[in-house]
Amino acid sequence: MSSEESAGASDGVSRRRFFGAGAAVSAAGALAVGAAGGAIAATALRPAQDTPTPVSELSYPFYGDHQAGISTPPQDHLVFMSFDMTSKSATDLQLVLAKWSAAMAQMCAGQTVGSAEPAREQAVPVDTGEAVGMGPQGLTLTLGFGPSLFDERFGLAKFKPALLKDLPAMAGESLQAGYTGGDLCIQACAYDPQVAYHAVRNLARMARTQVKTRWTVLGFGRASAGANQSTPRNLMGFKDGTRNITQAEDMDQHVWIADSDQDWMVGGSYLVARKIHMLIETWDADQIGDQHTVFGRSKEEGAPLTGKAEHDVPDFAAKGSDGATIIAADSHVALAAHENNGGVKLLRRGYNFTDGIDDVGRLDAGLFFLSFQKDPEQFIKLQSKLGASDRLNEYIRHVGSALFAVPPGLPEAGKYFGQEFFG
Ligand SMILES: C=CC1=C(C)c2cc3[nH]c(cc4nc(cc5[nH]c(cc1n2)c(C)c5CCC(=O)O)C(CCC(=O)O)=C4C)c(C)c3C=C
Ligand SMILES: [Fe+2]
Repeated sequence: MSSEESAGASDGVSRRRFFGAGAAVSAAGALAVGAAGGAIAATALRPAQDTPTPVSELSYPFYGDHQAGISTPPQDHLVFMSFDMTSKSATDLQLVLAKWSAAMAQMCAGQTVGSAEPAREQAVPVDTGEAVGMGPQGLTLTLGFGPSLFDERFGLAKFKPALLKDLPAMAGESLQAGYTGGDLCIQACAYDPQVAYHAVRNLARMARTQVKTRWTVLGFGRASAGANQSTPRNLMGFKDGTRNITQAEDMDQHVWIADSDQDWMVGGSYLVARKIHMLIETWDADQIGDQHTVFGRSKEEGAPLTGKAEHDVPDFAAKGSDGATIIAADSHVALAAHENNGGVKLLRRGYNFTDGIDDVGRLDAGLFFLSFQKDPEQFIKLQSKLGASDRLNEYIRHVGSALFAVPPGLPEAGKYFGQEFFG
């Protein structure tokens, strides 16, 4: 999909067609509007319809300039899985990537990967079957390569992009090895959690003699907004994603790689994954005034403290009668805003997560922060500042971390991710 198409949710023609077709813009319809807007964008010039497409029937093209699941509107559910190769054979890696590429295309089109019910009674089903009849559900599958994939095992060192290296240690981290790193990753997003889970499960299953799961996160309630989507809330109750990247120009400037020491990365991006645990009980006991100060925004409306409405532009210089800036300099948004970081932006595409309760009965939940950027330094610059002095740090701990090189989209059926590595 080209940048122009991916940003097409803001394309006047597509939107006029959609809204002109009588879509109900109601609270219940908001999901369908956001989702269908994205799907229209994804398929560029779908004919006008009398009724909105049900989310179960939405599908995003798998083949295109960029992988889907980056600039496409965030769906409601996520299954993220990081994998390690257990085989040290380059041929096995090639086989995994070829099999995955074909299967990813099939599942994103709402198809099974082989038969779920073979005719022969003695045959074992190829597809596990739990997504049969559910439709594509807007499934996107996005593949990434971790820095470790380019170590000595597969002879791929010469294909390693210079920017693909483990993120440096940063303040405020309590990283656990069990949520960190990986040779490969799959980000599966869909409007139905079972469809996303089915996809990752079947990819893992078909490569079970070559790869093993390293860690996984199940995400719900997207915590970021794409073009034409209402802003969702994170588990701290604040709108998250208000000032996210949505426009094609921003994607080109901040997300898509145009130049790289590795030709195979052109059209791709870098994915940062951070599992961020929230100290929810502590946050829930905090006064609303302090919660506002922590983020620099109001809770219900999500407006900057210098404005009234969610999308008012924050004024980081405005001062109150006490002479202090109204948005505290160490608030989350003041530290992260592009105005205060030399213009640096990144595309946030995170999800809320919960792992139940911890070993002392506290809620084990937080934000699975996912960001796409053309250079990992964009994330490092922001997180170094946030980790050092963000007021939010009292209530969060970064427990997992990984960086992946996300190759561009595949041009057509028959091609596979990483094909360039195998000459
Ligand atoms: C390094 C990048 C970032 C991390 C890590 C991060 C964690 C994190 N954020 C929230 C909640 C909110 N973040 C908001 C804005 C915001 N956050 C980042 C970056 C990181 N956040 C940026 C670049 C921005 C935009 C700043 C701006 O331009 O104003 C907001 C406000 C609403 C919004 O614009 O999205 C909230 C709320 C949590 C809870 C969290 C870790 C758990
Ligand atoms: Fe943030």
